[in-house]
Amino acid sequence: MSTLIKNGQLLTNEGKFIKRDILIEAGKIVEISEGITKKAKEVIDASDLLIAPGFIDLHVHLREPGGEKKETIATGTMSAAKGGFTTVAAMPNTRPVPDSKEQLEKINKRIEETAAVRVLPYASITIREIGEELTDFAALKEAGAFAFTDDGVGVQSAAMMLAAMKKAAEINMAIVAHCEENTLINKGSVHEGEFSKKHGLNGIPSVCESVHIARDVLLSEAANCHYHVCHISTKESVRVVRDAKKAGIKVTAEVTPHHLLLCERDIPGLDTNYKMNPPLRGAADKEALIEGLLDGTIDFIATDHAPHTAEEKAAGMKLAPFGIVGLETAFPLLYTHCVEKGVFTLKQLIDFLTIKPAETFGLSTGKIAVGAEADIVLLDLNHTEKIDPEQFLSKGRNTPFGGWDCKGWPVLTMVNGEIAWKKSSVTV
Ligand SMILES: NC(=O)N[C@@H](CC(=O)O)C(=O)O
Ligand SMILES: [Zn+2]
Ligand SMILES: [Zn+2]
Repeated sequence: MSTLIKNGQLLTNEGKFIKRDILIEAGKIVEISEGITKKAKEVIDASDLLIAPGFIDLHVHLREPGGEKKETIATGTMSAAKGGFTTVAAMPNTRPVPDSKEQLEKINKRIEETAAVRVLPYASITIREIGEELTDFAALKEAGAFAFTDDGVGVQSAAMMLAAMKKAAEINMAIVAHCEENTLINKGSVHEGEFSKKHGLNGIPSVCESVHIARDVLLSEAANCHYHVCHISTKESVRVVRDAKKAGIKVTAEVTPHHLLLCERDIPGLDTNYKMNPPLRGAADKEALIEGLLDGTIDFIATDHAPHTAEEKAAGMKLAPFGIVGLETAFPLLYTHCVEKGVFTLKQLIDFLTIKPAETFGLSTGKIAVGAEADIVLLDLNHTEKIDPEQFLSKGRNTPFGGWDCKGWPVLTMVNGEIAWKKSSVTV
């Protein structure tokens, strides 16, 4: 099977557009040059489209097994493909939890049978994610675990976290942490700040997150383990990670599009599409996250795609589950509201979604180069369209970004040389 992408725009390291053709054979990029004349089975006209490496999202909730009303591996990965993502890492807060070789193997089988893009499955740190007993890391690594995390809850015991980090370090695997100190959650549903006060809601204070990160960077120093912070959200957390990096500790961090784009002041009222964990913080936190991303304290962007049903989200601010979907809106939102507004460059945005996560976790994908896997997205940077949750391929409709005008919509997504999704108007 061979594919020729004709007349696309490639972005150079200097951020310039250059017109190129790309020839793909047997899933790999074999030639990148101007005016390739070789015949190919499939020809894709990429005139006026940006050719970027397929995006990598190392934090998504696909919900299968156990949460199929919210999402499945099939719908979640179709949603990923439509959003331009060619690799996603699936969080283990499913029912059952992938906390044994057997459970992980079942998930791998479902991925093989139904996934539209590459899926890297996380295994849990503790059995059933209840923080009482470590899983068998070596067996889970052998069964294909990408890394270990109890995302959805924080690991409460420092002793448990230290033991996990020591074990992970022994087998050269990362601990990926949802940072939340249960004794500080305060039964909150939003950030403890202006919005919680105004609406008389319990708030989750910033220190609920930052205290865990501070504890964990010291534990990871002691264990010499790669420690990765999920969905970092506060200015204090950014400072702790910055200082830890300066001290030479192997810590990395991700930030979500919604924490870069919104703060508590943007919550219009008691709308559960603005309820997620960690919550939207203060304006100064949002600024610190942008600064942290720009100075390298924060390594990359991940969506924390967290679909829930409309019924669940209708339960009101106090009772509705935390989480919003993100795969189909991440790039258009960040392109329109960060790149076009000069917060960061297009090159930086693409790096935050491709080579940065790849390098952080040693993946071979995330770049366009001869010999590399043909994981590619074609993007239309000119056409403006409103975000319409009813058009999502995800089962989730829970987004605060419905109705936002965006440019930068994916047009075609290719995984390993095969088209995973394309806009219906594109002919091949
Ligand atoms: N982020 C969320 O608000 N929710 C996530 C859990 C998590 O990422 O901690 C979920 O699984 O719904
Ligand atoms: Zn989490
Ligand atoms: Zn999550």
